[in-house]
Amino acid sequence: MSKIIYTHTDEAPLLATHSLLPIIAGFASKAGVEFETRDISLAGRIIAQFPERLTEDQRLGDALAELGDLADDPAANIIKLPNISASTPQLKAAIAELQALGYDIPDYPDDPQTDEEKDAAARFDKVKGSAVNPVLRQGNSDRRAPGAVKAYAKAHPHRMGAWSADSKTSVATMGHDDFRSNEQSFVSPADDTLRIEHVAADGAVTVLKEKLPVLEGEVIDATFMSAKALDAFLADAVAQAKEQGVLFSAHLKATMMKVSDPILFGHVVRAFFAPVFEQYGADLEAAGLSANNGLGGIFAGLDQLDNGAEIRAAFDRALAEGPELAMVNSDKGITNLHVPSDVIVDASMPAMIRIGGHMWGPDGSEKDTLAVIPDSSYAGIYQATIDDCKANGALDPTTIGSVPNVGLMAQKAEEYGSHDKTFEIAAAGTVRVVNAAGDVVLSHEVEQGDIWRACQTKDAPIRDWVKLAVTRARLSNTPAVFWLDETRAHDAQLIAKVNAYLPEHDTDGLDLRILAPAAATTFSLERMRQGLDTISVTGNVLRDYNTDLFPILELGTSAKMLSIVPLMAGGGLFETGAGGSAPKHVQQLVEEDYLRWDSLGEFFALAASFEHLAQTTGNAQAQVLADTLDAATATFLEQDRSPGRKLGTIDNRGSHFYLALYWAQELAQQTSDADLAAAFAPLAETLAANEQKIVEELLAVQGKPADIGGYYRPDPAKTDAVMRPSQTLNSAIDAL
Ligand SMILES: NC(=O)C1=CN([C@@H]2O[C@H](COP(=O)(O)OP(=O)(O)OC[C@H]3O[C@@H](n4cnc5c(N)ncnc54)[C@H](OP(=O)(O)O)[C@@H]3O)[C@@H](O)[C@H]2O)C=CC1
Ligand SMILES: O=C(O)CCC(=O)C(=O)O
Ligand SMILES: [Mg+2]
Repeated sequence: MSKIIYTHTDEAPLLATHSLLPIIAGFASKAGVEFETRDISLAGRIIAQFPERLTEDQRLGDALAELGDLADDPAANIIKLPNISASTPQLKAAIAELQALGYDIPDYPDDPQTDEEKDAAARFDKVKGSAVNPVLRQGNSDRRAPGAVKAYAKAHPHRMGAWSADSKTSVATMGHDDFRSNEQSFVSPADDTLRIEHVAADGAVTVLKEKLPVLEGEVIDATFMSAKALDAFLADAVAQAKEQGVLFSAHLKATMMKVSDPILFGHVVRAFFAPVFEQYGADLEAAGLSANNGLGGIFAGLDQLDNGAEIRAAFDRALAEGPELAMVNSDKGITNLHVPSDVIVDASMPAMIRIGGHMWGPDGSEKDTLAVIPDSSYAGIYQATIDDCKANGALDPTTIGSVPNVGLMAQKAEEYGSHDKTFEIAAAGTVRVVNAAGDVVLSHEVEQGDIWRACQTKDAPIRDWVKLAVTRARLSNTPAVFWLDETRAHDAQLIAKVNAYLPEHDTDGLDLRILAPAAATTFSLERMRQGLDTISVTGNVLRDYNTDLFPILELGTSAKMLSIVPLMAGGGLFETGAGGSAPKHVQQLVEEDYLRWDSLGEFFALAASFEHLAQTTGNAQAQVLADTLDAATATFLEQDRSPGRKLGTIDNRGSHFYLALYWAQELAQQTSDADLAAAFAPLAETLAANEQKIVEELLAVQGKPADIGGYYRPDPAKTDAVMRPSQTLNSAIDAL
């Protein structure tokens, strides 16, 4: 039996799994391919941290650790759906839900003091933020829009907002005293063990990190953001938004940058409500209400304070007097500053650009915005896109080319691996990185409150990334641009390595260039407007940003991307789409039994996974599954069977039925494997004969609330019932 691991995650992808997995597992079983699932949901990961407090029945093994080990095994074949990268408010909500279900999980300690609290905090830290992807992603990333998806988008363009030349939307970024400008970088000449320490003004040395093992050729960076400069910048930005009459919005990545960005988010909240924090900051702190967790948590906790009503009035006054704040949900009064994970830069900036440079104001209408992205390392790509749209109008999805991405990601490369080396500085002094021989290799003068961090990028992943870029450029016959800035310390090191490793490959006839990010954006957009494709070859953060930015402009969503991680050990990790877990979709399902999640990303990942299985295990029937699934997906797109957005049209469940129908028909028709053809002929007939009945059964449930028994830990039986409402379809699939 060949084996594929399918992940149980959260929110919309988890709901979709309840409908899709029985179908695909049924199909695969006929080809000797077995699906196993692993629970890496936020709730599952919390449960796995506290076995000693739970009953035998409640306990779950650490599936994430297990998959992390598997990723280093050449036999790995993992399909990874998007999962929640939890901010602190989300983590607390998940804990509360589990406690209500009878799980004896401790409360999240905001300010751990006792040994028990410190132990709980350490366990929760393993679950917080982007805790899954860095463990599984033991390879670099290859993300692109498959040809059929691009063709579909050209034939059925998604809605794009108009751009006007006098749009007042712009990006505000620091450009000095920030992570980009303070960066220092060095390449370790040998295997070594580094130490990070803080030296106070009086010479007292505090070790921040005792042991940081590094390998020969590894790039080590250190940098910091000045808290003082950040606060001055934010005060200016608030004033600027007010003066220009535009919305104020902040765009961070508090999920993946789980240590630094909640701190930055807290600075933004305090800057926007400066008078409130001046007057009541001490009261809020004493009550444990931290700006880092957003306005939502503060408002909810004000009840406990004697002067809570007075503080709330001060917040309301500041909201009325300041610039208008961009909204996440204006009907419910949820602002951009309510929850640090509500506005995530990779998705939020493209969504804003896609609708013509607008966000939603407090009155629910679209307005221009000042998009605040404090650090200037990557903010320039968004300003360059805005400039391009102002000069040339909105991009036209019916004609534009594509920007696929090859991203450096393996072994926690760059900023996304910096969490255990990020520190909010306690006192003025020097932070220095010292090697085993005692030499200071990197050093910064810092002040209290500055955010200092170090990043590591190992040599083997860089080499693999260069190879992947050349391979992709060759296979796609497309120019590739390395988005690297020679004036940035880290990028200068990478440029040297790219120039050293490119000659290891046959690059004859390929168009390979190196451009700084803003220039690369403009270059790629110019080509895009001419209908030409350009591969972006980037570091880890731009991988994340570009694989939402360009797909959202080209396809309306990054959910339709093919997203492959060739694991460096030889296995395959197949991610489904490049977007998130779409919390809005769950709300809609619960309110009106309609799930608009589009599983195209899952379909593409699945085909790639079968193909990989065929190549690595010699299971020829798995290749037939891959080829027929690709053909079925093409028909699915031609016939426009993706979920609609409104009641009365087929949703996610209906789209799975059509995939099953087309796939069964392809399998029944193909001639390369007679056994498979015979096995699927009856199913193809049954599904085709019952199309109308099945669609009616699926549509009949829409329009009333659905009970899935929980948000973070939905009840599996209830969710199955909701996600598999057609008895006719179920019996056909279960008969396989
Ligand atoms: N790989 C991973 O595990 C990732 C996880 N995340 C996590 O996901 C959560 C939410 O992230 P967020 O940045 O808000 O982004 P999402 O991508 O979840 O949501 C943004 C919007 O994208 C559209 N969308 C996304 N996926 C689909 C799909 N399959 N079908 C149809 N539409 C889709 C929806 O737009 P519309 O309203 O137009 O339908 C959705 O409301 C966070 O917890 C985040 O950490 C985020 C990115 C990747
Ligand atoms: O891991 C996460 O939190 C998000 C991942 C993501 O956005 C991406 O890889 O594109
Ligand atoms: Mg992303």
